[in-house]
Amino acid sequence: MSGRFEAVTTPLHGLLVLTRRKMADERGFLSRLFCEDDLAAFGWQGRVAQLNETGTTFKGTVRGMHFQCPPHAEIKLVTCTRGRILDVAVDIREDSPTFLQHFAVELSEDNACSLLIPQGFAHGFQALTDEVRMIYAHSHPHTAAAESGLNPQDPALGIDWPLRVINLSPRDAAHPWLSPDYRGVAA
Ligand SMILES: Cc1cn([C@H]2C[C@H](O)[C@@H](COP(=O)(O)OP(=O)(O)O[C@H]3O[C@H](C)C(=O)[C@H](O)[C@H]3O)O2)c(=O)[nH]c1=O
Repeated sequence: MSGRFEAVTTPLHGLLVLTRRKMADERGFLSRLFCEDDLAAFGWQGRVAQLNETGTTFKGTVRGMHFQCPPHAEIKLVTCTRGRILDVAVDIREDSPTFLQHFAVELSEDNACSLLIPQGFAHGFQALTDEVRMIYAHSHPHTAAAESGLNPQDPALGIDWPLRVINLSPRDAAHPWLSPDYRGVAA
């Protein structure tokens, strides 16, 4: 272990908040956004299939709650490199003792934190500032046919978004609220 990441557990098994250590000098700093050896110790398995960037223009915008269905389920490492967000992961692992519970954490360009999200979670966030930038490492490639999601405003999830929710994509807004017999995904 390089000691470049500090992991803090959450109430949802396997979901971790990672803090990146900044190697500072008189020029500024360097920190690792991803390191295969380090993250393997925190549960990352296999390669980085994709590294994505998103930009979100206006605060209040919510993207989510996204996941890919098995066998295309993915581990995600989510990082905010500009602005501030509230990042949220929902446990949708069938038979999980914390099924449908969620964990929220503020990620920002300043706090050097990332959320390491195992397979079996739906992920979303709300921009708390304008002009947010995010970096996503995905363990599996984007597979449109395997994409699914939960409605971020579904009362069954009980997510208390700090700002009025705006700019949901048509797809995200169209996710139906969960039926009482929703069982989640095989983890
Ligand atoms: C993920 C992905 C998407 N796309 C295409 C599909 C759509 O035409 C367009 C936007 O996709 P989407 O609306 O799913 O993007 P976001 O809502 O920003 O999703 C992102 O934010 C939420 C919170 C997440 O958790 C997702 O993992 C992350 O991708 O990009 C691609 O071409 N490649 C990709 O890897």
